[in-house]
Amino acid sequence: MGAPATCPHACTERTGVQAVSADTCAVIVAGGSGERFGDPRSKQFVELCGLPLMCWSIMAFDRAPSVARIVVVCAPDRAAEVEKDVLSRLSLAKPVVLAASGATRQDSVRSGLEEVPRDLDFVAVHDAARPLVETEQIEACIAAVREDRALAGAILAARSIDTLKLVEGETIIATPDRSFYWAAQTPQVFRTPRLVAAHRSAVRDGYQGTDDASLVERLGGRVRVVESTRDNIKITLPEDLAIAEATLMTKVTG
Ligand SMILES: Nc1ccn([C@@H]2O[C@H](COP(=O)(O)OP(=O)(O)OP(=O)(O)O)[C@@H](O)[C@H]2O)c(=O)n1
Ligand SMILES: C[C@](O)(CO)[C@H](O)COP(=O)(O)O
Repeated sequence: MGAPATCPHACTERTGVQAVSADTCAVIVAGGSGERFGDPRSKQFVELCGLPLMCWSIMAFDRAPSVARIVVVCAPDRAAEVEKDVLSRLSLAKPVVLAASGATRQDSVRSGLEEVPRDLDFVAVHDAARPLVETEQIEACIAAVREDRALAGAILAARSIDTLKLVEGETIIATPDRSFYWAAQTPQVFRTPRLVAAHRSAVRDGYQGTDDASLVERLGGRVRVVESTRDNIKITLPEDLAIAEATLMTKVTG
């Protein structure tokens, strides 16, 4: 076990965020098996700049003034490893609790929601596999929902920069106007009761979505995008790790 680590690239002064109430519970999902990444340790445990990958997103949420509590969702048989190799290596200011992951990402989020105190107004769901999220981006998503009562949620998303093709087999069917298309990222922040209701309804209807916003959208909830950069990548394939490492080093060294 190494020395306690604090984040080398951000601090409260640098985030420049105003004093806000700590009204948000983070749910960081780290229960996947990382099939596409292909490492037997699971990608959230591989080292990124000297720390297990999932440490970076936990630290970003820990620094966020709006976050009161962090729920880390992981496989039950890896809980001891999370305690020893992740949590005990970080000097965290916020309480952290563990929840058991499920068979799908959606199941894992639903399990994490059981640990969310209902007196916290907002839930911020985040992929442990997105280590480069910035505290400012987390705060921007929470503020977007907090400041607009008409919103059920807000998610980080990046504008499509490529020309998009709708393809059937190998045949192009259409070239849609890319200005309407954004790539969804996390965090995805919601009013707590809206996300809890959306997950309950998804179970009832047998609906599986690839993100949380889709569950809220299908109930008619208004969810907005908060523009992100492409830096906030999800580590999916082995080559993504080198990209994340280079991006993180650039942030640290300026
Ligand atoms: N049953 C699951 C599946 C995924 N996740 C988490 O959801 C995030 C996004 O999922 P993805 O990148 O697809 O991760 P994996 O499912 O691990 O990857 P793969 O699809 O390649 O197996 C990751 O932080 C992952 O750990 C989870 O908590 N529980
Ligand atoms: C939630 C998410 O990160 C949004 O981009 C994503 O959907 C996670 O899973 P994926 O199936 O690997 O896209």
